[in-house]
Amino acid sequence: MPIRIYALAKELQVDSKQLVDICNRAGVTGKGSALASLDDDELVKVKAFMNKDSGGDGGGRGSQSRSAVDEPMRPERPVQPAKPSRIRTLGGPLGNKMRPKEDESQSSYEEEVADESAAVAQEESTPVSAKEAAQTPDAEKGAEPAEVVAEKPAADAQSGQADDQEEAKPEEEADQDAPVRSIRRGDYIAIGSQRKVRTLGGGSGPKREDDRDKPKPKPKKVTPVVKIAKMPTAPAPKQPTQSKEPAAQKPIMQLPKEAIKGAKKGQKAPLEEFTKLHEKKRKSKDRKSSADFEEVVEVRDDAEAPAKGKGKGKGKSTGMAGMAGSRDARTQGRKRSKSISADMNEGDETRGRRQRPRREKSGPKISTAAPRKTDVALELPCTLREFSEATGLPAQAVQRTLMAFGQMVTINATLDAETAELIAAEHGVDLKIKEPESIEDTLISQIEDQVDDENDLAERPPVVTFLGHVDHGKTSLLDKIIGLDVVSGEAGGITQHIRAYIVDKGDKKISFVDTPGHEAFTEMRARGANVTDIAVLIVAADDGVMPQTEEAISHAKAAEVPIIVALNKMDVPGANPDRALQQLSQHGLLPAEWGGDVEVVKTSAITGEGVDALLETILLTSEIHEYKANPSRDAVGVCLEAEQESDRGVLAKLIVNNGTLKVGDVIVCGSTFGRVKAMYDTLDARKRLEEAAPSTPVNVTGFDEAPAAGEKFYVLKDIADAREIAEMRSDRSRADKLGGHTVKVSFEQFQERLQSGNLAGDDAGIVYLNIILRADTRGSIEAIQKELDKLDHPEVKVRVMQATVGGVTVADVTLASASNAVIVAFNVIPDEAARSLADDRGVEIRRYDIIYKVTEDIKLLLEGQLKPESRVTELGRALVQRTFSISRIGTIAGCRVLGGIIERGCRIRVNRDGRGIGDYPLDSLKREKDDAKEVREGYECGIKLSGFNDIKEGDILEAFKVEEFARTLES
Ligand SMILES: Nc1nc2c(ncn2[C@@H]2O[C@H](COP(=O)(O)OP(=O)(O)OP(=O)(O)O)[C@@H](O)[C@H]2O)c(=O)[nH]1
Repeated sequence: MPIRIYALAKELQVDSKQLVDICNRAGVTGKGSALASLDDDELVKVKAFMNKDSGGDGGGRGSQSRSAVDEPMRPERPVQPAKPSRIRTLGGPLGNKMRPKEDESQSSYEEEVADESAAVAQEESTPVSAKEAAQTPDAEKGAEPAEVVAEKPAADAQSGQADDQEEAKPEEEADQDAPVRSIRRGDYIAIGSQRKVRTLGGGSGPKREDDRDKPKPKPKKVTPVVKIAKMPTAPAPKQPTQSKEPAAQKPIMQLPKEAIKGAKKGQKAPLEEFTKLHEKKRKSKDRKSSADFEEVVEVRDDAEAPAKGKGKGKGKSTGMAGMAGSRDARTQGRKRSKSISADMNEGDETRGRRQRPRREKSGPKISTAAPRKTDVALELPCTLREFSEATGLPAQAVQRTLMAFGQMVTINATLDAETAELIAAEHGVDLKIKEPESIEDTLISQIEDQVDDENDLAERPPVVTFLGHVDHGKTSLLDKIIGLDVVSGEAGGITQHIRAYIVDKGDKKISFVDTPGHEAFTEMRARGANVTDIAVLIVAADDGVMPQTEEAISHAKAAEVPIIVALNKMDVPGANPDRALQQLSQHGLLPAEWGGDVEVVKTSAITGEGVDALLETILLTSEIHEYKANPSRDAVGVCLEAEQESDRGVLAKLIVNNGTLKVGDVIVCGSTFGRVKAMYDTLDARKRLEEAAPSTPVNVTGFDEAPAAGEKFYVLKDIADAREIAEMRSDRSRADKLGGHTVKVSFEQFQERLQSGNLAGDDAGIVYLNIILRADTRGSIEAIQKELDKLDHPEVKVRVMQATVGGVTVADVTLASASNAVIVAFNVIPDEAARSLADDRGVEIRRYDIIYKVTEDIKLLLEGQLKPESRVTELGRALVQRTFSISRIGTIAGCRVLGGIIERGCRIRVNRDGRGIGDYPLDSLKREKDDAKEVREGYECGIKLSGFNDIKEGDILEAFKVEEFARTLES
């Protein structure tokens, strides 16, 4: 009975792709995919090859995996009479020589094992076999075979093919090789004692020799002991601030002694005088900025000055005065500190100032505030105090900066983004403004980050999307699968652009999403909603691969989902499947029957031929990929489409990605929200459902407004949260619209991000520059691709996601937007819709008319040398409605401005039938008979080009100007 390769692979526990490879090597050809079947003869052949392969004929990849499963035992060897003692010794536990001693450390035991291994390696190259070990009488020794056998596959897996080959050799050969192959320690160490293996496995033979030379160094074990021992003897912790107390404080400590002396001599301390003096000073300073705080200290110093002036006798003559001054100054300073601290919450700073007044005063302004940061992320709005704390800038410094800009602000004043950035720039702080964490961030990211327990996961139906060229039979084929009655039932119902159904196939289900085109398919990806698991590419056998088929291939490939080809219309007399297969392979889809990995099913939507085979292939592909979901969690999914119905309100077609959606659930979807009022089957518009499991499409009522197609939906606990998130998103999208658009991906931005390391590479660290190439002819595409192939960079690669003939379309822009790609338009122009979408989405359409310029730009980009020397600014477009030929003047084009503006002095690109035919300077621009400086959208004008008279009606004239940018100095 025939068996599928993937099923056999499962049975043999090898990878399907590996088995495909084995089949080819076994001479069973034409098995390019895991879905291919093997008949009995082929199965025998493959198995025989595998047995032979793993039996020691040199081994291959197949044998590697197989040996790990089926042949854990290495060839058994008879026990050599002279060697058992060695083996017993290595086995360890019961050997006389290796009987464990209590005073031996683990490492010394391991070293000995290693030494023994090395010693035995001189005499014997063959590892201990299960049989050998089993012959030992001791019960404990009986554990050895298990250890050795268990160790082998792991060792094999690591050592790879070479080891396989080596170990698969017959004994004699192995014996011959004995002197050059040492016994691996892993062969003698039980699998449970991995730690030992790792300890010993650090080096090769010679290294072990070295280890043996050094008997018991154990330096590492000593180190921590020393560290621990030192701790108690460490000097008693001393507050650095205390040790740096300024000299002024010393008298405080000595005060009692001097004071007592002075008092004994009958001196009176003029404390009141000093108190008054400082009170006066303090009041006047209170009105000044805190920078003047130092004066408090000065006053204190001044108070001490007279005493100092009198030399040594400071304490003797005016000791009490000096002391009183110091005390007063300190008291005032402390009070002042407290008040500033209360105002500014800058405790550290004020403390620092008080303690080191002279350094502050004499040297350059050194801030003693919290450590200054150069890279700060700050959430706005924030107060000046919060700004100061976040950046480490003293609040006074911030205030001074603002003062310089004419703003007097208090510490509790709120800073806006602009002001914060201004201050940060002034102080050399790189400020990043963080958006405050919203309820959306908290709730939605919590849902997004939720990881399902493996035990909760259950198989789910695959979601399949049909893609292909117009009229190749997508709708008909889906109709055939579902049943015509459904389609006819739908005709009288809701007009649906996206159809989504879940159908039964035996005991399995398949979910189909029929999008109006690949553009809608990619649109969902662009919104981060990947609903499709498998793409079915419909290609009419009579037409073969057409332009939209090419696009569909690019879109499916970009989505990185498995592709199945349905070669449809096989019933049509002109069907030429071979030609279609040939074309498909040219586009990178090599059919399985030609040795590739793409399943091609021949179908007819009219006769029903191949429909079952197609469903079976879908299910098998799904089985291989094991699509799973957790039906017991709250639902998340995507809105496929929505519309307003007169009787039911908003009806949204949703597809559940994960979890189960139930009636009564609170949902938020984009900027809309609601509670699921009712759910309806998509096949039967009036059939109510209570819940929708993973992969199920369902029509839902209960939204306040129609959500946009492609928006993700989430189930929340609280309707108030849902409302808040929806409103927040709505406000944001409004602000985005008003705020204009920024280019998402452009060559220059790519280069910038590349240089700043902001682009994530693949596993190998390679970053890709995605390009969508549109050109006037197939020849141009080939020439450009040939040139691009020559560009070789170790870390950055150019990936041409799509290369097709024709103007830039909306689908290209959608694909570019979803895949962060730049569109290269060679001698073609974008249509109006594409142009406007590109503006909306921030997609760069880079236009060229010279091949070498395309490759030169990309080359410079890869080398990080692309410089914007000149930039093309698009001004407007005009349609040529009529032409007038005037002798001695030339051709005048009577035009209507379709968009933007045509202005004097610009250049004009002439496009005919979607292709550029050249660009020329504008010679004259007239409104009626007068010269015009500019002509705006909707107006008519006369245009005369310099050096070009072959203008024709229907031509599109694009006005643009080239702005030159000065090169930087280093260029
Ligand atoms: N003979 C024959 N005709 C078919 C087959 N499949 C589709 N057709 C016909 O081809 C035409 C187009 O089929 P559709 O199913 O509308 O093709 P489509 O790809 O869905 O087209 P769009 O939705 O416009 O993209 C219809 O007249 C179908 O009857 C087939 O297998 N054999």
